[in-house]
Amino acid sequence: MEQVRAAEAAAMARLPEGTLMQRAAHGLAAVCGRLLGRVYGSRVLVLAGSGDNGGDALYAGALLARRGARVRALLLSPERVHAGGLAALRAAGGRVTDDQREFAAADLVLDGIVGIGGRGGLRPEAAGFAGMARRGTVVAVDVPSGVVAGTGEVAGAALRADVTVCFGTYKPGLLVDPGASYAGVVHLVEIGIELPEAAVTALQEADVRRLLPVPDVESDKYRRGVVGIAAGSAKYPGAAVLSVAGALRGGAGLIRYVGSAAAEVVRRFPEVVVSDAGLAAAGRVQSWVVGPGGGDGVGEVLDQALGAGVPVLVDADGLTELARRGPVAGASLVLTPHTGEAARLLAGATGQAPPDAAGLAASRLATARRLAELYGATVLLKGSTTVVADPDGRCRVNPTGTPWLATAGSGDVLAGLLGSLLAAGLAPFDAASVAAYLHGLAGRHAAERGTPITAMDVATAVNHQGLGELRRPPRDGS
Ligand SMILES: NC(=O)C1=CN([C@@H]2O[C@H](COP(=O)(O)OP(=O)(O)OC[C@H]3O[C@@H](n4cnc5c(N)ncnc54)[C@H](O)[C@@H]3O)[C@@H](O)[C@H]2O)[C@@H](O)CC1
Ligand SMILES: [K+]
Repeated sequence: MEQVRAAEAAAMARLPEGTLMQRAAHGLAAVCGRLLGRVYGSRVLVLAGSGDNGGDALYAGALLARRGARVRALLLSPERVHAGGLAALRAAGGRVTDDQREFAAADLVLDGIVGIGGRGGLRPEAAGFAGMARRGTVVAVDVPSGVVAGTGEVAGAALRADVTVCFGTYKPGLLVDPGASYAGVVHLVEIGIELPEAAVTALQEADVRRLLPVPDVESDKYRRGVVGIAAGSAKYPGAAVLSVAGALRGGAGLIRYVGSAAAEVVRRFPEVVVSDAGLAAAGRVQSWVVGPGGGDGVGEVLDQALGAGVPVLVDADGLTELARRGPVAGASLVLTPHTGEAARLLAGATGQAPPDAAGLAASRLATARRLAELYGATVLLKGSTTVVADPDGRCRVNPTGTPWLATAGSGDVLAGLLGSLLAAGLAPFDAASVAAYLHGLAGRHAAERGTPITAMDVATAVNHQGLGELRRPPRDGS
C-alpha cells in the first residue's frame, strides 16, 4: 500500500488540492446511483471514520443528497471527521445522526470507516456494525473496513460488503481470501494515479494467451515437451491416472509414466509411455512431477527427480517427504501445497512446530512468499484463493476457480497440467500461474450446471472449446 500512497502523493502534487478525492467520490456516487436505481427518496447511511476514507464517503453522500436521497451520516469519531466532506454533506441537505437503527433501515450503506489507512482490528465502535442486521446494500469505500488492504488478512471483525468501489488499483485484499470474501462485487474507479508494477498481480486472459505454447509446423513431440509423471501407488492408482489426464491436457508432446499404476494408466491412456523401473530408466524428460498419491516409496523417487537436472514439481506425499528434508539446493522446484502441507513445509525449514493451518489460510500471501523464500522454489498455495509466489518476490493471485474444485483428485490434475507446462518450457512462475488459471476455468466450466464435479470432469474441461480458444493466436496478432 506504500506504492499506492506514493502514487497518490505524486498525483496530488500535480493536481489542485482535493482532485483525487473528488474523482473518487464521483465514481463512488455513480456506482451507488446505479445500485439504487432511483436515487430520489432513497435512504442512504454514510458510516464515516476519521480519515480520508470517511471523506470519500461523505462527499459521495453529498452527491447522492443533491440527487434527492435522504442521507444520514454516522460519525465514528465526530471530533476528527473529514471537515470538508461533512460540510459538503450538510450543504447538500444531509444530516448527522447517532441512531444506529439507521443501519438496518437504509437502502444503501456506505462503509467509509477505514480504507488503506486501517491499522489493527476494527475498534469496538466500528466492529459492532459488522454483525448488525441490514436490509439494504452495503457498499465498501476502497476496501471493506476491517480487511487489511495490502494482504487480505482480517483481524477480528470486518464489514461484509455487497459491492466494493476501489480507487486507482485493485488492492490485494480484495483479491485474496479471506478479505476477498468480504468485498462482494469489486468496481475499480480510475482516479488518474500512475502506479509502478504491482507487488501482487493477477493473470488476465491476454496474458494466458501470450504464455500458452502453441505448436507450429516445426514442432515434434520432443519440442512440445516431454513430461515425466512419478505418481500413484498400489493404494492410490487413481492419482496416477488423474495426474496423467492433467498432463495430457497441458499440451506436452509426450508423457512418460513411472510407477506401480502403469497398467491402469495405459488402459486409460494408451498414448502414455510407461515403466516401473525407476526414474533413471525412464528416458529423457523435460520436467518431473513427483508425489500425487505417492505412498511410501516417494522419498527415493523424490531424490532421483531432484538429481535429474530438470524442473521438478513436488506435490502431496512428495511435499511431506520434502518437509522431512527441509530446503534442498540445486533443483528448479515448484511446490503445490495446500495449507496443511504448507504448515509441514514451514516446520521442516524452520525446525519449529508446524503452525496452525487455519492461520496460514488467513495470511495466504505471506505464507506463499515465506515458503518461496525458504525453499528457493516457486510456490502455488492452493485454497479458496490460489496464490503463486516466486523466490524473486513476485506474487500472483489466481482470478479463476470455484469452490467445486475442492474435490478429491483435483490437485492431481493440477499437478499434471503444471508439469506439462514446465516441460513445454514455461518458466516455473508462469507455468504455475497459467496452470492455476486453466484449472480454475476448467473447474468453472465443469460445474456450470451447479452440480458436483469429479476431478476427471475438470481434466476433460481443460479441452473445452472456450479454453481451446486461449491457444489460438488472436486475429489482430496482439
Ligand atoms: N490519499 C489519496 O490521495 C486518496 C485517498 N483516498 C481515500 O483515502 C483512504 C486513505 O485515507 P487515510 O490515509 O486518511 O486513512 P483511512 O481513512 O483509511 O484510515 C485512517 C483513519 O482511520 C483510523 N483508523 C485506523 N485504524 C482503525 C481501526 N482499526 N478502526 C477504526 N479506525 C481506525 C485512524 O485513526 C485514521 O484517522 C483511501 O482508502 C481512500 O478511500 C481517495 O480519496 C483517493 C485519493
Ligand atoms: K471502507
